[in-house]
Amino acid sequence: QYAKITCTSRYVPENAVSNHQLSTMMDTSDEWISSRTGIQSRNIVTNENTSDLCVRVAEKLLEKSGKNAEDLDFILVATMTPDYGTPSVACLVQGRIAATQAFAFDISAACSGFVYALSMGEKLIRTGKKVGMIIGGETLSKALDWNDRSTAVLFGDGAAGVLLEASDEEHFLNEKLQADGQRAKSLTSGYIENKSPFYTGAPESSGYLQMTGRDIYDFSLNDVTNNIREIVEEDVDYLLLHQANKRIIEKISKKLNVPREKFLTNMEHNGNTSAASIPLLLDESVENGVLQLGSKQKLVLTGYGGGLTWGSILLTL
Ligand SMILES: O=C(O)C1CCN(c2ccc(-c3cc(CO)ccc3Cl)cn2)CC1
Repeated sequence: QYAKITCTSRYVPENAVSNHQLSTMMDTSDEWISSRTGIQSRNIVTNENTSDLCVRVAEKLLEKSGKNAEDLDFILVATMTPDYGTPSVACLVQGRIAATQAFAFDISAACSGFVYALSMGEKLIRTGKKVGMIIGGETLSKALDWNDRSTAVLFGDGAAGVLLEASDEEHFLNEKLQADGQRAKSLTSGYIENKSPFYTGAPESSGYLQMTGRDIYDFSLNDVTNNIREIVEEDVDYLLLHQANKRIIEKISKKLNVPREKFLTNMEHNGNTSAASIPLLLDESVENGVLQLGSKQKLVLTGYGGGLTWGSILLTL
């Protein structure tokens, strides 16, 4: 049996924060942010954690699909901002929706997390599982140094996901998942200090999200473009890349010589939501009719970011 995406949903916190609002909090401007990143606003939690956002997505997937929570065989959550080290966000979601038959775990692959998790979910279906949930969810706002204008203006909170079900039609056509731990320090977040009385080592990083923007930019232009080139086929309808930066997407479309209008974008109103960015874009595009489940539209989903990790999946809806 094959795997098929049968439902999509999303949830973002209602607190929308505009570039202008940020310009009253730190030394930045709407002009700088929107011209350099394409971001105009982002949603920031005021009293929710990552599990709360993911529970809303899970509840909407059940409601939209008519599935019962007990039907679920597994729940995978891709996140770099979990509520706890343990229990996983996936287990918190499993408990809140009472999906008592589902096993559940988180996947840590930063902005490639959703693509990694979708690939793993597809293998679970191909080896016999019937129904699973794949959710990307983040509350990056808790990982940011809100005095560092170079990162605080880039990221947003949100969650979105899909239902994956067994099908006799083949929808997952190709994939290539990659990593490079030798460039791990280019993007770090959430370092946990050891405070035991026996520990003599010095903390090697702050807990805040830190990135060497230039290195990540170059990585995205080079390694990621090569990865997509290996996966893309002539008649791809749309490419849904991790929504990190509008200029990067424009540069990748030029390097690939693939028309810019095939690259869907929504960073304008979400900011960079790491593992949530691709499923947010997928659900918004289904809701606005650009994409239709069951239409056989051919998509490439590409994540890239911390780890370093990157990866693409070629699939039909
Ligand atoms: O000066 C400028 O133009 C600045 C230069 C620095 N910028 C960056 C740099 C890197 C990223 C980024 C982040 C991730 C992690 O999700 C993945 C992929 C990318 Cl390309 C996003 N923005 C903002 C505009």
